Amino acid sequence: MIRFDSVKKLFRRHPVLDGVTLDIATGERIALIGSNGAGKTTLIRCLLGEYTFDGEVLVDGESPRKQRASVLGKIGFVPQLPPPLKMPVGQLVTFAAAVCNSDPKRIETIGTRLGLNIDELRNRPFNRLSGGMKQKLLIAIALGRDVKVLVLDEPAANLDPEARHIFFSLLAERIENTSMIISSHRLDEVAQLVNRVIEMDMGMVVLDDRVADDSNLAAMLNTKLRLHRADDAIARALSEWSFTDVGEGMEWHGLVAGPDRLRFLGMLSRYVGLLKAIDMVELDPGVTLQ
Ligand SMILES: Nc1ncnc2c1ncn2[C@@H]1O[C@H](COP(=O)(O)OP(=O)(O)OP(=O)(O)O)[C@@H](O)[C@H]1O
Repeated sequence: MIRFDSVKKLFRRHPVLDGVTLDIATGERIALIGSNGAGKTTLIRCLLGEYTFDGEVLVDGESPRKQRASVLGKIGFVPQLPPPLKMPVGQLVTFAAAVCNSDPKRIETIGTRLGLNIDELRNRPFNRLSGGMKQKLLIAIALGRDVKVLVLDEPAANLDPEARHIFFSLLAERIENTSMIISSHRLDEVAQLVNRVIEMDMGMVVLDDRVADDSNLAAMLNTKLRLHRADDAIARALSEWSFTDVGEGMEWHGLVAGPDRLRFLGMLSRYVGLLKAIDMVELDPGVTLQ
């Protein structure tokens, strides 16, 4: 589906991509990880045809430089930094749908699922939205059409846990017939979304591993915590995860999205001395708690 063959990119004579060769098949979900400056965004920009480079990139047999419109028609892209657009939200949705040959309603439906009130935002300039709202809208635009490749650059960084769960479910709906490249600094943010991990360092691929992917992206974990004592800081953190206090600040219940379990445990590790018991049980598909 996607082929990078000996891709080299120099900036001011300095190699930023130093001979990257990769084949990515349909159905593969890649975590593209690496420290700041490793070359992840540059690789993505080459895939999108934004840069010239040495070597070859092909998407479904087509070159992003020579057949740019056709290649971009196959790729849904959520950038790391939202573009500084002043266009009102309603106009942006209509414009994006027209460019991508999609239906604005489809984009709006996904935006609504992610928690955006599109009608309320319709006349608001895009650059006046909060970081999370911008990200939700960019995700809705990328997912609001049929694509063969999804490229997501730190896509869930600004989303609250509820929106993250919906985002994971939206990805789960696309799993069969899409290749995904999800770029992140942190493997624990994306580990459970993917079945292959590619790590870059100094413009080179330094690790390329298949990983088990039996975790269901749409799974939910019924989670119960008991604490030694009530504490304001952990109470605030758990409230951000929409947990309910069922025992005077010492017992908390809530739901954690399956792919977010490491992130949740990472948050809990800050309060490890307060924890008396943790119980996390994956709900059977289709089961919802009242
Ligand atoms: N337009 C540019 N002009 C000059 N140098 C650039 C340009 N874009 C990126 N670089 C340099 O290329 C290197 C790789 O940058 P890139 O943005 O691809 O890394 P990254 O892995 O995406 O990092 P991050 O995780 O910080 O986003 C860095 O040293 C960066 O300074």
